[in-house]
Amino acid sequence: MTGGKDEGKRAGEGQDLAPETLSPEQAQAELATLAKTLNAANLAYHREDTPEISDADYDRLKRRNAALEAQFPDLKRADSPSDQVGAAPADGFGKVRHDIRMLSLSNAFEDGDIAEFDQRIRRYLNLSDKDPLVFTAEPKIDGLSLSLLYEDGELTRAATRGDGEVGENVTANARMIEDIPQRIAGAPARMEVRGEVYMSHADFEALNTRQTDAGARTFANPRNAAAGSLRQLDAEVTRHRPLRFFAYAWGVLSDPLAETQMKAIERLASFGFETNPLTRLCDGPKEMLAQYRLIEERRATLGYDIDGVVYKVDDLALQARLGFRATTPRWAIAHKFPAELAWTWLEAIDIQVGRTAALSPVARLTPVTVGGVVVSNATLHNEDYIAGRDSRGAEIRGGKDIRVGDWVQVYRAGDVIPKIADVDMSKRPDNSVPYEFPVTCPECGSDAIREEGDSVRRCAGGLICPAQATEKLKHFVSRAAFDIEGLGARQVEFLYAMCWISEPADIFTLPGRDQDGDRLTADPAKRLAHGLEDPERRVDLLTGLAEMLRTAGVPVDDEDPAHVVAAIRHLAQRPLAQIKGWGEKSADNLFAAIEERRRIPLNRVIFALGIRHVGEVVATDLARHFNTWEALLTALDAARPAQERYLAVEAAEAEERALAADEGRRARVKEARDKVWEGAPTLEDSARAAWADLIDIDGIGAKVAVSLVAAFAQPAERGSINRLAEWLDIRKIATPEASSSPVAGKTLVFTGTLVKMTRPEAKARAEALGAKVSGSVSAKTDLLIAGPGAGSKARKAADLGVETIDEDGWLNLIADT
Ligand SMILES: NC(=O)c1ccc[n+]([C@@H]2O[C@H](COP(=O)([O-])OP(=O)(O)OC[C@H]3O[C@@H](n4cnc5c(N)ncnc54)[C@H](O)[C@@H]3O)[C@@H](O)[C@H]2O)c1
Ligand SMILES: [Zn+2]
Repeated sequence: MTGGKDEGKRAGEGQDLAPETLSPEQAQAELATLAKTLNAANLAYHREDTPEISDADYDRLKRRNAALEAQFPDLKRADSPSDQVGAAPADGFGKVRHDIRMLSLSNAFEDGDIAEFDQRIRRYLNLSDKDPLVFTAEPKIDGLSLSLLYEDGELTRAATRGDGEVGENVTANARMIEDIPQRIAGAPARMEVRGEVYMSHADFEALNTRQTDAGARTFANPRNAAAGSLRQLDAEVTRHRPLRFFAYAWGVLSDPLAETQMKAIERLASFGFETNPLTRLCDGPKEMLAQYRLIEERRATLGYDIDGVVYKVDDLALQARLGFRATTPRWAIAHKFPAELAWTWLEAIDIQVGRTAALSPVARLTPVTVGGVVVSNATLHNEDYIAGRDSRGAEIRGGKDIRVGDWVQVYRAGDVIPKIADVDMSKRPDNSVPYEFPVTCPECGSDAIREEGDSVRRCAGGLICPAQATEKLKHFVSRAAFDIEGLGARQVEFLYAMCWISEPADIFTLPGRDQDGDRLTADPAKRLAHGLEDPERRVDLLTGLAEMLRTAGVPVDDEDPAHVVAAIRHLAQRPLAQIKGWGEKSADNLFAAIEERRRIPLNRVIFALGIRHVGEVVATDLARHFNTWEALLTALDAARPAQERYLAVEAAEAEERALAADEGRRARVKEARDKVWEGAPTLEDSARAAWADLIDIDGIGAKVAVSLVAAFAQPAERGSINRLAEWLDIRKIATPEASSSPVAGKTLVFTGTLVKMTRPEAKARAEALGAKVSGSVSAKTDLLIAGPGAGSKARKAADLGVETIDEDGWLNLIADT
């Protein structure tokens, strides 16, 4: 960590000395150090969204600070961390002064603290132990708080907490969040709703993958990702970050919402806000702790991070009497979960190869329990991360590198893949050596190349790399791509091992499909050949294939390549229905499911190809722009010379930057670059135009275009794409403007079970007709399509007066379009 951390540690370790044994001079010095450390941590956490110390360390130091201040009230500093909430707004944002301050919460860490909280309140209110005192208990969402001002039902302003007094104006950004209603009915004329913006685990992982692919910074945890995504100067960035919002509090109100906390929350829900379903009323500490246990149990499966449980006095009249301390309300407390940290040995670093050919290092750990879950793996991101640097080249973990044999601190946030938070250098073995990141692919032996400006190293093996090929195939059949029922990751691995499929087109020629369909798509011997050159690789390859065969019920001797190859060949001659684990019925179903997907919208095809930087959104943008497969191919081919030119200029410019110091060489490079642009052969106007057209598409820039053109230009890949296209009937997706459907421009929500089409299909259909499909019902919802088993969403829609129809009604509605 940074210097701040080390000072923090020293200050923290001063805990050995009880406050009352310190001299005032010692206390003063420690308070100064604590103020410095905590203020720096606050800035890093709240302003930069990149914490430099763990939350547990932060909380510990803050408690230490409070303990010293209690012992030496005279020494309390003017800039005491105890009096501060968050951090002042960052430059660049407009500032918003909160009419009612946005505060922090005091913390409880032990069960006993809860009874004490109850007692404290009773004393303050002069209540006896017999008087009823009801609390709400709800999850403490680990995101960042947001204030939303509604005037006459219109969202007019959104602001972050900032330092509690002045926050950042993020109105444009908040408008991009689906959970936040733009307009509400039946609310007080002036109403400030407060709550938490957060990111789900799934969205967080997907975002980090996208960031890694794009060579951009990744986020340490969902909270930082949410904060970093909301606090964007360009709201367009926020639009592409899937943020969510729970409402749980309020500020300014022209009329009260209700008489109790719980009823007020219900009112917020009735306006169309998401409120947390785990909110309960508790009759005293015993029930509060029971709810704490329950929420703690649910924690791992919620799909988003929570870091504790918040208890609030339910009666709002009592809340008003209790009021506030400097930075916290007296009527609420946050009961924090124990830190999800643990120390263990790092036994090995394995490299996994993914669809985009990235080599991802994974730490294999001596299993250890972290926050109730046994952890044996942790992600290591890339070679810089292992070396102690982040994606911008700045030091992380104080520049400590990670080595095999290290004693490491594992950090886990909810469900999210664990990370290495720290390395104990004192336990590092004397003979330890820095980890050497492989420069060849461990799966296929090809060179692993790290390109200028890329944080990851990628296998250059392309389709000969079994890891890349299977990952590409898995992506191809995934939900948002071809979504073939009965063909998941496991089946793909098996079919690949059988050499039945090595590229997407093979899926349409599986043996047993037709009378004559016993085609063997790839010769196992050929696949082995590459690996066989390398004796070490060969063993791995054979073991892998033999393992697959054993799963299929065919025992083989993995010492003997000829035997493995022969066994695969033999098995592959049989139709799928005769292979163990498939059977007539499931093979038939699979074939039917495959057949059904031959007719497919263009955006899915583009997405399914698994091209770097081309996710669902980009694929849809492309499909809308080009309309047909043929138009897309023509455009990409036409743009190819311009793309090559663009890359050449980029390379020359990079070199120029690298040589910035050396005048003479720079001039030569500049000359070379000018030649690239001006020298013969000149670019055809058509190429220039095609390239310009491509990078002008909303949401597509040069980076996406480079990768897209390259994917279609590379002969092997293009061959594979063409073979696939032969099998498909690729459909246009309707442009929303052109759609005359009654659902065009409407916001729809699907709930319950659909019988006649799957949810993803219904969604695609609706979107093709120009509708927007949302996951939750709010005041913005125009139409709810509710199948059997519809629950809270249907009730909410009824409350809000949202029109609701069933699946048949939906099919009728879209029948003519
Ligand atoms: N690692 C670091 O360097 C660092 C630095 C500063 C702060 N922190 C972390 O942040 C915490 C302090 O930050 P804080 O001032 O935001 O306090 P807090 O997170 O402990 O509690 C207050 C916040 O809880 C949130 N909250 C979530 N669910 C809520 C609910 N249901 N009801 C009410 N509020 C809810 C609100 O945003 C509120 O502002 C520390 O405990 C620490 O873990 C860490
Ligand atoms: Zn490879």
